[in-house]
Order: sequence, then structure tokens, then C-alpha cells
Amino acid sequence: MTARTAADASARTAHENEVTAMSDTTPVLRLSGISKTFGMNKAVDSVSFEILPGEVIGLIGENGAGKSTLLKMLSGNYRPDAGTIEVNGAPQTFRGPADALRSGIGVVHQEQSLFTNLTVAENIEINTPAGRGGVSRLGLYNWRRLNRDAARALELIGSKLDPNTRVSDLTFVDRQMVEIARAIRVSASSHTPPLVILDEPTAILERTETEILEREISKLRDIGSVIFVSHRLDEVLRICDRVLVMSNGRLIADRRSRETNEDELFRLMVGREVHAAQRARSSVAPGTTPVIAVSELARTGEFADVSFDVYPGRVLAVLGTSGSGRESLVRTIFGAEAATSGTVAIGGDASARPSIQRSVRSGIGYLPAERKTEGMVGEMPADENLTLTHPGRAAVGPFELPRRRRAIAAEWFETLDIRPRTPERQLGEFSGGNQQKVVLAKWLNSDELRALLLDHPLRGLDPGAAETVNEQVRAVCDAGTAIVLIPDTIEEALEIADDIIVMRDGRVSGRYDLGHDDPTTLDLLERML
Ligand SMILES: Nc1ncnc2c1ncn2[C@@H]1O[C@H](COP(=O)(O)OP(=O)(O)OP(=O)(O)O)[C@@H](O)[C@H]1O
Repeated sequence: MTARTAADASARTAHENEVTAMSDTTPVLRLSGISKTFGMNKAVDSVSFEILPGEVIGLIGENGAGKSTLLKMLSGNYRPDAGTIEVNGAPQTFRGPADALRSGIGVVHQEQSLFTNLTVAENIEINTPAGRGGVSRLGLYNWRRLNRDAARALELIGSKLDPNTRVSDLTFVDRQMVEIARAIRVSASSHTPPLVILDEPTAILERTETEILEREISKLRDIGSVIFVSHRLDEVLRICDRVLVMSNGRLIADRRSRETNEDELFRLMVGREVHAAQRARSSVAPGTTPVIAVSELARTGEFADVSFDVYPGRVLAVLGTSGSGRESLVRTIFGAEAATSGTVAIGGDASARPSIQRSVRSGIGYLPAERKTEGMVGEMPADENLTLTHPGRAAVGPFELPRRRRAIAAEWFETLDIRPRTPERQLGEFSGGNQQKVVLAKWLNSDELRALLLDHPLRGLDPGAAETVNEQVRAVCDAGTAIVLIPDTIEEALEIADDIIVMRDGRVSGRYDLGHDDPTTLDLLERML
């Protein structure tokens, strides 16, 4: 046995001894009739289920099904209106997140909440009571103790991270591991087996990173239980022992992973069969003027020497890992980041200084990945958000026409199936996936949309909603708009794109015209890595 595995084993054994003091069959979590209502809307409706020690449970459901609301009750952020929560056989009333943590429930949110200027150990220990953690009575860090306790939490989840590393120097996946270590840290110190809730952890990860995280999640089985929320059904089936399906606030199915499949889960969630069709492809007719022509574009530290053309009615997907510079490239084309050299021509009109004003004036739309901070105003009604950039028929000169605005919003709510159908409500009160559709509709509402830059447009969308959005993107594309797409996965690119460029370390490493090239997933992956 190596020194590491010996340390692992001893850390686990100590923990396991603590854990086996409880009966193996006592559920880690038992929910009975949990409900939560907002106004007239029953977000979670009498949900009951159990999770046993060592189980990894998948939680899936359409956008707005009630997953986040359920998690917020488990993490102590919301109080249930009815029902009971039992943890390891004991009924609990969480007055706040600290209570949930103390009882062993740790939530890792999609938006990471680490302090990047602090070390791994400081981040892991931040929730532990100061007296028992690394801070002395004088408020000074006891570094040795802090690092030792953090190292133990990392060991428990099988991570080899150095507690002294600054979080800003870590990759996204490693940061996720720090979040998990922090989530289990309090329960490890209170001798209860942890329940780790991972809220869409892989939505922001690239394929290789997802594989690493999947391995790490299965290690968590050894020390506790996991609730894994994701919209990627293949991943849920690979990682989880059991899958719970929510719909309209209710728990409608509980399936063992080995006894179900993606098609059945899709049908249960969405209420219809999968009907994504392959796109018929052709090559660009000679002599066509590109909508956007990028020429030798560079931004120091991000990307260099990037040239490509995007044509009307075509989708160009940009593939690459998180360090490839593809997000920065698209932001630079839109004018949200400054180019160091090179030009971006829109309809043949070249500029060395693309700006947001020029882009919007020229009919270029941009859907940012960080929609919560860049794409929307949460306190503003959904219909006002929707007509903010392109009021169209909702305004005459400077005068707004609220009735027309509501009519336009109602049409988009129908077309994109945005739920609930209450466009007058604040956008911040919609579920994540539905907020995203409103932000997309904001650009689709333009009559003169020449190009649309989409940064991870399907992120956070359930598979049915992803189909609806893809259909709309294709419809505007077929009407002549050019699309530049940063997809979540290679499969998404192969499904919807006409052209693919691959980026590696800030440079273009591959180009494909799917009208006559037929790259495999592996070909594309090789160019990315
Ligand atoms: N703070 C709130 N005020 C009013 N309604 C809310 C609030 N939070 C959620 N809701 C409503 O509760 C329902 C469930 O939303 P929830 O965010 O739990 O869904 P979800 O399954 O997590 O969706 P997604 O996959 O899009 O994140 C939705 O109809 C939503 O509009």
C-alpha cells in the first residue's frame, strides 16, 4: 500500500467507524410531503422520497419543475410550507443554511462561491466554527491546524490538492473539488455521513473535465450520499444509482438507472418523444458575401491570428476547451472586449475596433454565458427585459406602448414555451432555464438580426427546452441570419452546425465545412486537446 492510499484508508476508516455507529439502513435523508408555494404557484407539491447511505441520486425535471426550490429547502434557504425533513432518522427544522450544514447537508452551487484570493484550506475551513477551525481566540490563523483539517477533508473525497494553493491558480474542476470538500467539512467534524448536493455541476465543464468530475463523484459514495442535478440525461444515467423525475412541482417517477434509458427519462420529463432531426447541409455558394469576416484577429493573452467567415443562413460552431480563448474571441467580435490587432468586417465594412454600439446598430446580437450578470435585469418584468434592446412594435420613437409590448411578449412566451405564462412578472422570479429563454427572445425580437453570437445557449436548459431553442435558432438561421455558436458539447456542434472551427491555446487548430467534411467526435477532440 502506498503512503497515499494508506492515508486515504486511515482517513476513511476513522470516518466509517463514526458512520457505522448508525444503522446502515437508516436513510440519510427522508422527505415526507414537502411543499412550497409562491403566491398561486405550487413550486414543490408534496414531495416524498428517501436516500440511503452511499446512494448517488439523480434529480431531473423540466425548467421550472421545482428542483431548485426543493434544494433550497434542503439547504435551509427556504422553509417548507408543509412536510418534514429527517436527516439520519432525526426530524430537522432548518432556520438557515448553517443548520443544514451542521446536520450534514452541503450544497455545491453551479455558480462557484469560492474566495479566489484565499488558499484552498481557508476556503474549506470558512464555514467551521472559528474555535474548532483554524482561527485562534485572538483571531489569528493557526495555519497548521487549518491545513491539517482541510487536508483531511480533501483526503476523504480522494483529492490530491495542496491545501496551501491559492484558489485563483486552480482549474475549474479543482475548484469544484474544493467546494465539495467544503460542503463535507462541517459534517466530517460533526461525525455524520454527509449528503452532498451538486446543482448542475457539469453544465460549465468541458468534456474531459466532466469525466474527471464523474470519477470524483463516484468516490463520494464511500463516505456519504449525493444528489446530482443535471439536464444531461446520459451523464445522470452513468453516474447515478437512481433517478428522481420532477414535473410541475411533483415527484412523478423514481427509477433505478439500470432499469431505464435516456428516451424513457426524456418522455417522463417532457411528456413527448425526442424529435431532433439532423440538419441537411450544403456548402456556401461561391461569391456569397459573409455577414461577419474575422481577419487575423488577436487579443493579447487570449487568442491570436484568428480568421474565418460566417455566412447568411449558416451556423458556425467554435469548439475548444476552457483555455482555448473561444469565449474571449466571440466577446471581441461583438465588441465587449478590445482586440489588440486584426479586423472584424460586418457585411463587408471592416473595423479594427469592433464596439457593442456598432454591433447592435449593424444587427448583431450576443447571448452571453453569464446571463444573470450581463444578459438580464432580474428586478424588471420579463416583458420589459424582452423588448429592452429591440422594442420593435412596442415603441414609436421614444414612446413605449405597453399593450403592444405585452402582446409581443405573449407571442414569444408561446413560441419558446416560456413558463409560467406571466410576462408581467419580474424576470428574477422565473426558473433559470426560463430566464434564459427570455434573454434569447430579446435578440430574436429584432427585425434586422443579421448575426447572432450564442455563448453556451443551451446551458441550464432541460432537453425538451433545448430542442425548442434549437428549433428557433434554426428558424432564424433559415431566414438568413448567420449564427456563431459556442456549444456545450461536441455533439451539439455536430447536430446543429454547418461549419466548425476548433481552437487550441488561442489559435485555430481545425476547420470543417460539414457540407463535405465528416469529422468524428474523436477527430474534433484531438484538435481541441
Ligand atoms: N422566488 C420566487 N418567487 C416566485 N416564484 C418562484 C420563485 N422561485 C421559483 N419560483 C417558481 O417556482 C417554480 C419552480 O422553479 P424552480 O426554480 O424550482 O425550477 P427548476 O426545476 O429549478 O428549474 P430550472 O431547471 O429552470 O432551474 C417556477 O414556476 C418558478 O417560476
